[in-house]
Amino acid sequence: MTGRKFLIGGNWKMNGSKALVDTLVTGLNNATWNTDEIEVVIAPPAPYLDLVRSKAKKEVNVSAQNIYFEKKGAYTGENSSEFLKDLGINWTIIGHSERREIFKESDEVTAKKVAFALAEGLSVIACVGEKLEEREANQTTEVVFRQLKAIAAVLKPSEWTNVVVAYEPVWAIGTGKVATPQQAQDVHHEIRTWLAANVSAEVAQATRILYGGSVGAKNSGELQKEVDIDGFLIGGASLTGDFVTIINTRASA
Ligand SMILES: O=C(CO)COP(=O)(O)O
Repeated sequence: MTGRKFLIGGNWKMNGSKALVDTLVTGLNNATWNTDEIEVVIAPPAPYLDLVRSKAKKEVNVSAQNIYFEKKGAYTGENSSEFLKDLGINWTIIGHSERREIFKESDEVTAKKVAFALAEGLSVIACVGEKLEEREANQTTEVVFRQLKAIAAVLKPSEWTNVVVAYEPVWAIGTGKVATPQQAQDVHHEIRTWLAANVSAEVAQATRILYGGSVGAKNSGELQKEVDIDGFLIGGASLTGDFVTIINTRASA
């Protein structure tokens, strides 16, 4: 037993509709799991956050997919921690590879957002992960450590309590190419070792490290057996009945 509560996260990305909210939330509301052992967090698109929060039972945590590092003002198109708190939402994803790649968010901007979200009282799923060419050049840990270092540089050790790290190798996202349990475990172990050396042994032991990248009902059972895999961040499969199947697979493990 690791003592870390398994976290199953669903990142809907830019997908959804009122009808899909109804289907997915109804599915989750009808599912049951032991909240001492499993934490469920879903991240719908910002315009649906309020609807999801109002429909979902309290055992379902709701998360934003991103926020800005200012509370309000002339930042057209951005989302604020204040909006989230107003809606009763206390999680956000930060630094997803799609933010880093498509929207050119640097390690420093990502770190600033993580620190801001924590200061605002939100819990954060902070994403890290290497691209295919970086893995092929044996730079996986170098890249992941660089991303972690930027975050650790702006956090007090005590703030890690509200941080969950998601390791999402970019080559496995949306590609159907899932990392093998061993590949994922190896990087998760490296991340935990890095946290022990650079933050503290306590933080390394307590911090949950999620795997993300083509997780589905067919592979979650094998991945969850790995000792350093403390949950999943699920994209495509979180938009289907697979998400509840993954929760059930964990609940019956
Ligand atoms: O990016 C992801 C979750 O944040 C993973 O997406 P897929 O599960 O669709 O590969």
